[in-house]
Formats: sequence, structure tokens, C-alpha cells
Amino acid sequence: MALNLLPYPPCTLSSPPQSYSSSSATSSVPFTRYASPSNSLLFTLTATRPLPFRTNHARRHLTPLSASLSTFDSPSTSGSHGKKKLLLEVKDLTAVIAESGKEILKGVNLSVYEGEVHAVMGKNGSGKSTFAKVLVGHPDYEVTGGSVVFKGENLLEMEAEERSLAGLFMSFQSPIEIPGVSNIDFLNMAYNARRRKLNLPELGPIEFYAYIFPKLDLVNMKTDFLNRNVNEGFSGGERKRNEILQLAVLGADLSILDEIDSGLDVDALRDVAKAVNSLLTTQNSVLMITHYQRLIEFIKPAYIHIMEDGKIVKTGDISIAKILEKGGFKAIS
Ligand SMILES: Nc1ncnc2c1ncn2[C@@H]1O[C@H](COP(=O)(O)OP(=O)(O)OP(=O)(O)O)[C@@H](O)[C@H]1O
Repeated sequence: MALNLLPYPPCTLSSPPQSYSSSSATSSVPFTRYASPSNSLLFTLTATRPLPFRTNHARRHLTPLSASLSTFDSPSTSGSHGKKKLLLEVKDLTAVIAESGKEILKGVNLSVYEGEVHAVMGKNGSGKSTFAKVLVGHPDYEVTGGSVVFKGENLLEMEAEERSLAGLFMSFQSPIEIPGVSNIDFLNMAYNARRRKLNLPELGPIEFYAYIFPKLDLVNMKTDFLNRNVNEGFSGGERKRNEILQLAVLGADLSILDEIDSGLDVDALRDVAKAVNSLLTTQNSVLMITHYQRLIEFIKPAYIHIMEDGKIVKTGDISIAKILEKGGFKAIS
């Protein structure tokens, strides 16, 4: 049996770990794909089925990457990034909804250097989540032009699973439930997939428990949550904490956090923001989507981008969020 966990975290698992809980011991996860535009985990359990999608049917339109690749090891010319390495470079990215062909992304440009936190803000429907989902290879969208270079590699040529293993993580707006799979089994499988990729020995249940235990404190989660099925019966806030727990367990070079503040009470917001801050190093980066200044005050992005009608129309520092909070989008434009 192969378990494919796509971006968040997409990895191919050859065998399930030993069970921690009765629910996982009797796991009868149907061999179906759990996927929707808002899934936190594009999750497939298949016997022999290949990965469910290949991302782009329109690669012939994509911009050649040679110029972009050469910038990976170069310091920024803007000065403000110093000698930091370019982690993600998005150029003129356009994308449509695969089913209808409707264009949503209309030429997105964005560069993220290591150690940086960026926020994307914008009106409802401006394309923020679509942008995030296109980056992780969501099958609902088709890239029609532009380029995306991640750690010097052409991201658009990678399967969703490869993107995750390359160090991309996405926390979705509405994390899904995975009935029949306990949280700890799920995390152990995903973590071991990453270790296999790094040629490291897998962790058994006891070792993994020791590894994960301190991370529960980080997100202020009780141990009971490990034995419950993934997100089943979790409140909105608990699901968000669980997403950050996944991030803490798996690690990532670039974490894309889509509205992690939605549905959180003030204390939960502080916990989640604290956990994200504690995971930040000079080598990894965060791209967060938010509507509210309160998250920005906790996580403090260096750059705020305003998205409008599928494009980034303005970039600035934290002062943009303050103007936005006071005067709305018209104050910015
Ligand atoms: N899979 C899809 N099928 C149909 N329409 C879609 C799909 N994905 C996105 N859209 C449409 O694309 C537009 C942009 O959606 P998106 O979710 O990216 O916006 P957003 O900026 O994240 O909005 P919000 O702030 O409300 O979360 C919307 O009009 C949305 O209805």
C-alpha cells in the first residue's frame, strides 16, 4: 500500500507505522482521494494508483528558467536582502482554473529570500489562496505562463509531492478531517517519508513520540490530540494548531500559511504566532496570507504585498497593514 500525502506534506509512504491507537490499528481509510480546493491535506491512500495529477499541461508556455536559476546563488541587487539566498522567485505567473479555463492569476511577481517573512493581503477573491495553491501544485489550477524557481529548481516541473520533499509546506484555510487515521500515525508516516528522502533511518513509534512530545508544548496542544483521528471533531482553532504542529514536525524551507488566524481566539492566535516565530531561522521563510493586522503584529513580516485581481500591485513594510486597517483598500490604492 502506498500513502501519498501531498504538499502539506506530500510524500509517498511504503508502509504504515506501528499503531499508537486503537483507531489507527483498525484503520479502514477508504482508498479514495481526500481533496478539495480547501483541503489542508491532499491525501491519497492507494494501492497502486500513481500520483493523481501532474501539475501543468501548459508548460510549453512557460518562461525559460536559465536566467532565474543563475540568480539563486547571487546576493540581491536591491541591497535590502544583503547576502541572503533567494529561496523563491516568482515571475509573471499566470494561472487558470483547470476546469473552466478562467484566468485567476494575471502575472504575479514575488521574491522571497531566506530568513524573510512576507505577508500577502488583498480583498476577498483577489487570488491570494489561488496563488498559494498554485505554488504547491494544487490540481484545480493550471499554470499558463511565467516561472517559479524554488531553491534554484523549477518548481513548476515538480510533482506536488516533490515540492513538499523539496521543503515547501502549506497550511490551508480549512484543514480537512481524515477519518480512520490517527494524528500520530499520520505525522509519523509523513515524517518518516521525509527521513527516507534524506537517507536517514525511520523513527519507530517510541522514538517518534519522544521527538513529537516537546512540539506539543510549542503549539499548546494536549497529548490526547495525538490519538484522535486527524482533525476529526477538532474545533477550528484546534485544526489550526494541528497544522502548525505538522509544520513543526516536518520542518520546511518555505511555509505558506493561508489565513492561520481565521477562527482563532486571542490566546490561540498568540500561541500559533509564537509557534511560527519559534520555527523561524535565518535559513527558512514564511509566506502568510492574512486579512488582519493582529497576526502581522505577532509575526511581523518584513514585506507586505497587496494582491488585486490576480496581481501584486503594491509592496511595502508593516505600515501598509496599518493604513489598511484604518482606511481599507481604497486608502492604499
Ligand atoms: N477551484 C475553483 N473553482 C472555481 N472558482 C475558483 C476556484 N478557485 C478559485 N476560484 C475563484 O477565483 C477567485 C480567487 O479566489 P481565491 O480563493 O484565490 O481568493 P482569495 O483572495 O484567497 O479570497 P479570500 O480572501 O476570500 O480567501 C474567486 O473568485 C474564486 O471564486
